[in-house]
Amino acid sequence: MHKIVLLRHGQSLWNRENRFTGWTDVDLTERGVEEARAAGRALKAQGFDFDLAFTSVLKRAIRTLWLVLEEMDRVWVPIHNSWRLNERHYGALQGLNKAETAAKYGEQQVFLWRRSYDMAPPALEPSDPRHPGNDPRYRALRPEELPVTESLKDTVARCASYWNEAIAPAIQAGRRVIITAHGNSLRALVKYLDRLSDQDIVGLNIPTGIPLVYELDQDLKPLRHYYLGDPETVAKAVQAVANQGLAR
Ligand SMILES: O=C(O)[C@@H](CO)OP(=O)(O)O
Repeated sequence: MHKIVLLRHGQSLWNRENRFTGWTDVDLTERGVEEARAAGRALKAQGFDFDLAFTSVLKRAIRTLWLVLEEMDRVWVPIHNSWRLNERHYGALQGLNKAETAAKYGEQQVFLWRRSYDMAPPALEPSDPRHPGNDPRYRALRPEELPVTESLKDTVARCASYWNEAIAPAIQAGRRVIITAHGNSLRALVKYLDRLSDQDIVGLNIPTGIPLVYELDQDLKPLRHYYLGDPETVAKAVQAVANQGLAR
C-alpha cells in the first residue's frame, strides 16, 4: 500500500481578497503561512515522512511546501517543480473579485466558470501583459502549451500527464510523496485518481492548508482518502470555498 499527501497551499493574498487567481503569482498571507506550518506539524505528529516532493511553479504552493518541510525537519527532501501542477489558468477573470463578478454576471454564470467541467472562462488577449509568454518561468514551453484560459478538463489533461510521467513512477519505486498544489489542479488530480464523473467533480471543493491523504494499492488505485483535520472544521472550510462565488 502507498500513502501520498495532497496539500492545497495556505491562504493567499488573493484568497483573502476573494479574487480569481489562476496563474497570478501571489504570496501567502500570515494566516496562510500559519496554515502551512500547522499542516507540517500535523503531518509530523501523525508519523508521516517524505522522500520526494512535487509542486507547481507558483510561490504560494512552493512556500507552503517549504514551510511544511521546515516544520518536519526535512528541508533536504528533493523538490520537483512543474507548471503542469499550476492552478487552472483563469483567463481574463484573473484579478476580478468573485463576489463582484457574481453580482455583475449572475451567480449561475460564475458557478459555471468556476466549477463546470468543460467550460473555459474568457481568454486573455495575446497582447495582454498577463500572457504567460511574457513570464520567464515558462520560457521552455512550446507556444501551443501556453494557456490563455483553461477549463478543468484542460487542467486534468496536463495534471494527469504529469502524474503518469513523473509522480506515479516515483510512488511505484517506493518514494513517499507529498504534492503541494492548488484548488483546481488538486481537483483535477482527484478526478483522475478517483475516476470521478464530469458531474461528480462539480461539487468537489478543496480547502487551503489541510493535508488530504490518499491510500493507493499496488496499481495506484485509491483505496481510501481522508483529511488530516477535525471533520467539522474541514466541512466548514470546504463550504467556505464553495461560497466564494456568491454575490453576497
Ligand atoms: O481563483 C482561483 O485560482 C481558484 C483557487 O483559489 O479559485 P476557485 O476556487 O474559484 O476555482
